[in-house]
Amino acid sequence: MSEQPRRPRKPGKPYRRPQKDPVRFLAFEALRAVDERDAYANLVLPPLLRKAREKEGFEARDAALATELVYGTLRRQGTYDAIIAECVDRPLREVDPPVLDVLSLGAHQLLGTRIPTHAAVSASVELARVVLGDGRAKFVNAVLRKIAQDDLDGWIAKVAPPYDDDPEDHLAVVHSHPRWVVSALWDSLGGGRAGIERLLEADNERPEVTLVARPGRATTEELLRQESAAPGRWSPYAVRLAEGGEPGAVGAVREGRAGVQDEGSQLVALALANAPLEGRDEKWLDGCAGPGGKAALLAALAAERGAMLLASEKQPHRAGLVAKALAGNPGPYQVIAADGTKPPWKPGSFDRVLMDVPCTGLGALRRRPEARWRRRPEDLEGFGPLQRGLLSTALDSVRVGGVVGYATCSPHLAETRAVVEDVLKQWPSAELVDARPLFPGVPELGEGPDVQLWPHVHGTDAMYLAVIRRTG
Ligand SMILES: C[S@@+](CC[C@H](N)C(=O)[O-])C[C@H]1O[C@@H](n2cnc3c(N)ncnc32)[C@H](O)[C@@H]1O
Repeated sequence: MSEQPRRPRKPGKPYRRPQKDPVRFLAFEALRAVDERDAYANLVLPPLLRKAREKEGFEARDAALATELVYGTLRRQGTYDAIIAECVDRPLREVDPPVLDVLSLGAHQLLGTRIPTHAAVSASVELARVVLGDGRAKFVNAVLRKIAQDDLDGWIAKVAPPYDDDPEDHLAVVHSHPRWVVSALWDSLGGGRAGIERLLEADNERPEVTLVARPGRATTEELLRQESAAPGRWSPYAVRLAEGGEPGAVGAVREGRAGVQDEGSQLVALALANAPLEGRDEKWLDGCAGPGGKAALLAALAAERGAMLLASEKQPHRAGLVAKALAGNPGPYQVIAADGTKPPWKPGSFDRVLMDVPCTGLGALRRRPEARWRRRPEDLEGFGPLQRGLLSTALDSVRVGGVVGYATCSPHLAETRAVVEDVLKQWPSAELVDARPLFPGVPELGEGPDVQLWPHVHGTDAMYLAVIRRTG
């Protein structure tokens, strides 16, 4: 009897070591740091990218992709969470955070970039094999294949509640903002659906890098010699860098004669500097100066007028940053570390005072992709008394006839108008000045007397400024 040939054994797939893709791996590391250590993406990324450039030969396009993956994933986290929740069989809070990070990174590649589907899935599964192990990589594969069955619009139609049922919840999912933030922004912006949608969309865009040519120290002409630099929209000192523009490559920035500063911040400092004043104009105060962006512009403007700036900041290490930002200023200035609610200076000492108070930062969500998820409505309760205290100090510190600028990088009404109204009730000898003429050429400034800038209208952070004159 001839031996039956044995059925050939089905060859098992040979084990293949997972391949580490340095771009995805770096993006994952950054997301873990943001998640685990409450790190800020804009602080975590640069050193990781530097290391990757030196050790892994990262090129500019690798760095651009890694940055896009981290920022995009963080910005769109609310939308992606809603989609991932549809594709897993348990509540999201029961999915391990590192697994969720890999899934979110994969979802962003599938739904928020032009990376082809097969590449997005295979790169994410490979990343999962490296950082989570083969077992959990299978789970990642299964979830991402479900996500890949539709595009972003299709998913949003499935997971967002209809606008007519719950407008704020709908916008929260579609534009990836916490519901309370949608609500607060809408209260401040007013108007109908179109405006708030444009604002939320603008929050999800990558902001341009804007430079400031510090007057008397650098000129916009000098900065405009940079490749693909364009003049600012509103500030005479602003120059915008096209995407990929590296401020560190600009000599004037390295030398501190120019800096990186959103145009909204420049406009606020300029408005305070140009607010009409009768009589003496010699002593200026920036009472919340760290890290020193506005102080550097104010100090340069003060120097042009023969005035001096006192830049005060509570946190000593931030006061150090202010000192660095002001170094080389052509006119007199002083930097001190002091609590603005217990000022060491005498009342009525200053002609102009800026109080750019600590706030929720809801006006700068474009720059801090993780901030919207970290902030809580309760934070407002913490900031409220401090903001009122600092504005009171500002009014106490300015001489009769002098001007105070109360600024926030949040448009939340509890941090803007409510603070100003409350404090002015205690200060009958102070009056609001119409701030709008102090923003020459800037359109759509509302009904005044205060000014609220908006990313979708002005292309700036949502800076707020109220200008107040001490009358007695
Ligand atoms: C919005 S930031 C100011 C930004 C700054 N004006 C700029 O343009 O670079 C608010 C600053 O106020 C500081 N701060 C917080 N509490 C303070 C206090 N009680 N007195 C003075 N400064 C304080 C914070 O440390 C922070 O640096």
